[in-house]
Amino acid sequence: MGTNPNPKLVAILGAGAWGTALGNLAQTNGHQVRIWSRQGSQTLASVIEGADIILSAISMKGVSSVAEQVKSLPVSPKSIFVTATKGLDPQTTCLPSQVWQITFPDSPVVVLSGPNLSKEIQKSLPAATAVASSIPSAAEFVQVVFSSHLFRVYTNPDPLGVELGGTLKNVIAIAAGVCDGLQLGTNAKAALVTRGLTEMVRIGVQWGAKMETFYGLSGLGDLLATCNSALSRNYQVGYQLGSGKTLTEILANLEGTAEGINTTQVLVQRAKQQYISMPITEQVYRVLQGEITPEQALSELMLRDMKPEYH
Ligand SMILES: NC(=O)c1ccc[n+]([C@@H]2O[C@H](COP(=O)([O-])OP(=O)(O)OC[C@H]3O[C@@H](n4cnc5c(N)ncnc54)[C@H](O)[C@@H]3O)[C@@H](O)[C@H]2O)c1
Ligand SMILES: O=P(O)(O)OC[C@H](O)CO
Repeated sequence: MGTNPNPKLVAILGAGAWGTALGNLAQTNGHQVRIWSRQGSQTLASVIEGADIILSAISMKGVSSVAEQVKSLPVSPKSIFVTATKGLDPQTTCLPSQVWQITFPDSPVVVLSGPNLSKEIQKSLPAATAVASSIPSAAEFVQVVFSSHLFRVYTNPDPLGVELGGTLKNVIAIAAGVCDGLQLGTNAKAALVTRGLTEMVRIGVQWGAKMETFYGLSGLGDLLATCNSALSRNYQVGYQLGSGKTLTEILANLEGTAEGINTTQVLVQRAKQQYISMPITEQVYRVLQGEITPEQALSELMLRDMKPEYH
């Protein structure tokens, strides 16, 4: 642990790949880090007691129940909640930060999201991320705690856009994996990711996010990382689908969480309800459901009605 004249107490919820990496970043900066996981020996109460930051890196499926557990415990009035989960709640379509904010209406909630493949960060490779909150001083606090010469943290004034960027890109990362699994080449991948970004912007802006946020670290940045790296679990899922495996076979051997599978399902419903065209997302959904093959999805996308690029 480095020497820090102003050490903070950071409680990390979730001892998976991302929670562990974030804990290491804070600890390297000389902060006191306590990590809770449902399998661990430390109680949730003892981990969050007196924490300056309570950071959740729980998979989406566990966020609501963990937030409820935290609510039943004494939480320091100074605690800032940080969410690093990239997903959508299947029941409510809420984003993780909304789950935390609804559960703790009087506490600051900060979103942390960016092109952050945890295995690279664990190897001490350089990376950057964005932190965003409706309370700017809370985002600045988190920026200071996690920033280092290896981890550059930017503040951003659009928490909704930052969170949606990291969440929506998982669907496109699956599509990019399919594209590579089918060996469709670089032109096809570039077209897919660019049109995928258009879909993210389309639904994201309708959701209330700012368009420019999707061209920042948590949107375009995370697309570039996950659509081009075999370290991304979402990409891995797509790649194996494109190589002919079934989703059941893939999930039996997948290490960690691929949030894009659930996100695709929630997104397709929302897009339908709001009359938003999301052709790539829809084809990813149908492939994940086993309704069509990746080859059929490709042909559906290529044979859509002709249209102008910007519409
Ligand atoms: N790994 C990365 O590179 C990375 C980077 C940025 C963001 N994320 C996001 O962070 C989140 C976690 O990813 P990860 O890679 O650490 O996943 P992981 O599968 O390695 O870990 C998930 C953690 O959530 C916990 N969890 C799951 N369900 C739970 C429940 N019902 N109750 C309590 N705990 C529960 C697990 O025990 C585990 O500690 C995901 O939303 C992911 O999209 C991951
Ligand atoms: O492994 P993935 O696909 O969940 O991606 C991890 C992070 O979201 C990368 O920023």
